[in-house]
Amino acid sequence: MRIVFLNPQGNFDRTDAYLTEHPDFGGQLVYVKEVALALGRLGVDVDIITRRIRDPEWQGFEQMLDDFGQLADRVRIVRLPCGGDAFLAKEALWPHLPEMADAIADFYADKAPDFLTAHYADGGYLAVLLKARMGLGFTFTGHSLGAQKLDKLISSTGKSFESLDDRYRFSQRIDAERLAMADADTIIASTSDERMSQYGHPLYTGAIEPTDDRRFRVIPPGINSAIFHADSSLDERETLARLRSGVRNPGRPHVVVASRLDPKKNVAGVVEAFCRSPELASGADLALFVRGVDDPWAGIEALRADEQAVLGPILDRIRQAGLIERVSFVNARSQRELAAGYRLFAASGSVFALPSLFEPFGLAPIEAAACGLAVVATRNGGPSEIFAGGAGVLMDPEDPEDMGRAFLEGLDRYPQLARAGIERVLSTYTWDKTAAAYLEQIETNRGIGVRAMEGAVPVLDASRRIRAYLDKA
Ligand SMILES: O=c1ccn([C@@H]2O[C@H](COP(=O)(O)OP(=O)(O)O[C@H]3O[C@H](CO)[C@@H](O)[C@H](O)[C@H]3O)[C@@H](O)[C@H]2O)c(=O)[nH]1
Ligand SMILES: O=P(O)(O)OC[C@H]1O[C@](O)(CO)[C@@H](O)[C@@H]1O
Repeated sequence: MRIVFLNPQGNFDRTDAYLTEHPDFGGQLVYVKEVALALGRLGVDVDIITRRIRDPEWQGFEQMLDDFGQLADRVRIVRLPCGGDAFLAKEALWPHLPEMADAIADFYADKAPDFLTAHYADGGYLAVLLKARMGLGFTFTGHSLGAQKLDKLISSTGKSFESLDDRYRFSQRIDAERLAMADADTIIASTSDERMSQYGHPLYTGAIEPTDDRRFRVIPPGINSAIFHADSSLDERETLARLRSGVRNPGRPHVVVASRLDPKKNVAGVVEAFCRSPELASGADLALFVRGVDDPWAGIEALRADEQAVLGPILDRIRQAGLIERVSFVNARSQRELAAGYRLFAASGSVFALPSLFEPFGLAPIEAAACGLAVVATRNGGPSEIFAGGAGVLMDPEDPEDMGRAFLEGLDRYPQLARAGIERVLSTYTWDKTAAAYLEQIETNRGIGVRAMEGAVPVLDASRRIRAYLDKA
C-alpha cells in the first residue's frame, strides 16, 4: 500500500535543517515526518509531498526525489512545483495549490497511490482537488484551525478583520478548512477537546458536525523517545558545556520556555508573570530557548524581523524590571540539543511553561515532560486534556497573576508533577501508536469506499461568512 502525506508548505530533509527556524516549520513538520517514518516501519510505502524550493536562502530542497536515509527506505520525500522557486510563507500558497494538484496528478499518472492524508488547511484543499480529479480518499488533520487563531488575534491585538485577513488570509484558509472537513473520509483530531471545541466553532457550522462519530477519529500524536527521555547519562559533554555556558545560575530551578517567537505562543506572558512576582523571581530563574542567537543582549539582528518584534519588547521588560541577571537565554540548534537542555534544567527541579494563548495540541510540553520537567501549560486547547488529572498545572495565559501562581505551584510540587508527567507521556504518546491508528483508519476507509464529493470545488472565499460571524459576536 502507498499512502501520500500532503504537506505543501515545504521543508523535509535528512538533517531537519530548518526546523523551527521559520514560522512555518514547527510541530506539524515533526508530526508528518514521525508518522510517515512510523508507517514505513509498519511496512507501508509513504510519499511526503511538499513544495520544491530553489532559493539560496533555503538550500537543500531542490531535488524532486529525496529520502530520510537508510533507516527509512519506504519513505520518500517528493518535492513538486508550487508557485515558483523562492521560499514562500504558507499564507502565500493559496493561488498556487491548483498548480501543485496538477503536478501531483502527473507524478502519479502511471500508478495512483492508495490513500491520501492531508495536513493543515492547505494540504486539505489539495486533497479536495485531488479527490475530485483522481477519486482518492483522504484523512484531514488540521493541526491548527483558522477560526481559533482569528478569535485570539482579534481579542489580543484589537486589529480589524480586514487587516488580519490581509496578513493571514483567513478568507482562503477558513474556506479551505470547511471544504476539507466536509469532503474528508475521516477527520483526525489529536484530542477529544480539539474535536469538540475546535471543529465545533461557529465558522465551521454546516461543514462538519463535531458530534458525528462517523466523521472523526481521535489519534494522539507522540514523542520521539530516542531523543526525548530522562536519561542524561548519554548527553555529550561538549553539548552540555555549550548549553550550560548560557545559563547564569545553573543550580537554581528555572521556569523554562521553548516556543517559536510567534505572538500566539505568548512568551511575553511568562516574562510579564516573572517580572511581576517577587516571590517567583526569588525562588526561580527564567530560561528562554531562543534559536539562532547566543546572547540576545549583544544584539538580535540575526533573527528575522517578526522574531525581533516579539523579542525586543521582552528584553525591554526584563531590563526595566532589573532582572537581567535572573534570565538565561539558550540557543538549542536541534531537537537533540533541546532535549539535553530540558534534562539539564530537570536536574534542578525546573518547570516547563507553555503559555500559548491557544494551543491546538502541543508537542513541546509532552517532549519536555518526557525529559523530566514539570509542566505548567495554558488551559486553552489540548493541554487541558493531555495534562488532565494532575499530570501538569493549568493556567490562564492572559492573566499574569494566575501564571505566577501556577509556576509557584509547579516548582513547589516538582517531584510529584515530574513523575506524573513522565508516566502520562510514556503511557499515551508514541508515534508507533499514532501510525498504527492511522493505518487502521485508512484500511477501514478503503474497505468502505470513498465518500462522494458533493458539487464542484468553489473558489476560496469565506470573507462574507467571517464578517457575519464577527458582526454577531
Ligand atoms: O528549538 C526548538 C523548539 C522546538 N522544536 C520542535 O518544534 C516542535 C513544536 O511543536 P508544537 O509544540 O506542537 O507547536 P507548533 O509548532 O505550533 O505545532 C502545531 O502542530 C502541532 C502538531 O499537530 C500541534 O501540536 C500544535 O498545537 C500546533 O500549533 C516540537 O516538536 C519541538 O521539539 C525544535 O525542534 N527546536
Ligand atoms: O498559526 P497557525 O497558522 O494556526 O499555524 C500553526 C501551524 O503552523 C506551523 O507551525 C507551520 O505551518 C505548523 O506546524 C502548524 O500546524
